[in-house]
Amino acid sequence: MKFVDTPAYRHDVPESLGVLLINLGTPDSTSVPDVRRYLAEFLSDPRVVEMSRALWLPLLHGVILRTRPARSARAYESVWTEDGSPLLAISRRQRDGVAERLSARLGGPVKVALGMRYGNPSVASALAELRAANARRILVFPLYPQYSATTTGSAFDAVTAELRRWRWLPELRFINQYHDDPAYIDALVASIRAHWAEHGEPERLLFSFHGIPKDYFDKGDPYHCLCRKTARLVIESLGLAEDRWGMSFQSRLGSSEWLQPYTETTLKQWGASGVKSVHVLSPGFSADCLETIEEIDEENREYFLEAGGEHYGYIPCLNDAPAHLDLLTELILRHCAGWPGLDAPTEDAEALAERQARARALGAEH
Ligand SMILES: C=CC1=C(C)c2cc3[nH]c(cc4nc(cc5[nH]c(cc1n2)c(C)c5CCC(=O)O)C(CCC(=O)O)=C4C)c(C)c3C=C
Ligand SMILES: [Fe+2]
Ligand SMILES: [Fe+2]
Repeated sequence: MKFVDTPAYRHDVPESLGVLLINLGTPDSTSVPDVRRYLAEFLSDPRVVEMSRALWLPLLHGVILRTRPARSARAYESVWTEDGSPLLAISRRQRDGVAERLSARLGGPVKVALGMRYGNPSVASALAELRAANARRILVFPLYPQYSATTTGSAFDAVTAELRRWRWLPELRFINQYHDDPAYIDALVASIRAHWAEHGEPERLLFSFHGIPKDYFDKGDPYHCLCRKTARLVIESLGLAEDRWGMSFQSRLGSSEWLQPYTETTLKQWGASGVKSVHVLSPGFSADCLETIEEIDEENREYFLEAGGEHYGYIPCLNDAPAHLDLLTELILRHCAGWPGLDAPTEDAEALAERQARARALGAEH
């Protein structure tokens, strides 16, 4: 094992609090080789594709990486912006907004770094930034509200894989999920209400979450239940009747069964059965990306309209909206509570009581 030893933590400069924001990642550009490199890293992750390596790797390198990159590259081209990948551009703004808020709230120095699970900036490079800032306590925050082994679990793997190379480890905390946090639910409800204020209330509201293979759920991945709870809490808070909403899963890959119902099927059925207006949101994504812009805002819009629907609205992710940055900052402060050496960034008793009362009111405490 080759250890990363220098520069090690220093005693002669103040220690800072390190926050590592992790999201999924995106290709460096829309070129086919860059997309292939990204997909190769993504699809080689045993948390993402659990199939035996002996079966999967020949299929991946022999078939999938010869065909899919060109198709994905075309899709990425359709969403690419002046600032590059939407996911990366938004994530950078989230990092900067959270850093600004934390600096204002904390007494001591704080460093917020962004690491992508696949592609760049890597988790290893983000950890190196934190180490250079003398962050001896690090809070790892995967920006996935609903835990899944395929995303949150894999982000954990990326952190621990890099830390295996460090001699002097930081003190670590890890945010596991925030699918039922009152601040998250309230932010989603506010974003829906804001959309309705501008575009009117649709007949139906659809929550579209990224899917996972059904098999992973059967083996114990809690993701499906956490998605349901998010949707239920938002609906209860909106006071929407049962026949006015649905929940579905998008982005299926391959031929095996994934979590159902599929977003595509649901929207086609709704359109065909006479539902005229729909709003769709993807609350499992903390930032808009290929899967929301191209798949939900474009592809699925077509499906619904072609099936007979008349009005289709996409409610954007929380992205870098101030309410979202406030919520991420609150979650970070709460998870750092009690860390010595910092001006304790904990909630006061009043804020804690208020949050617990809100959680009870939402029915989110179990
Ligand atoms: C093959 C299995 C996949 C699983 C399981 C999976 C789970 C999963 N993914 C996200 C979030 C995102 N996925 C994104 C893109 C994307 N996802 C897969 C495959 C699986 N995802 C692929 C191959 C791709 C690449 C694009 C493509 O070729 O279709 C993205 C967007 C990245 C971007 O650059 O914009 C996100 C975000 C979640 C939340 C999740 C399980 C809960
Ligand atoms: Fe995905
Ligand atoms: Fe997709």
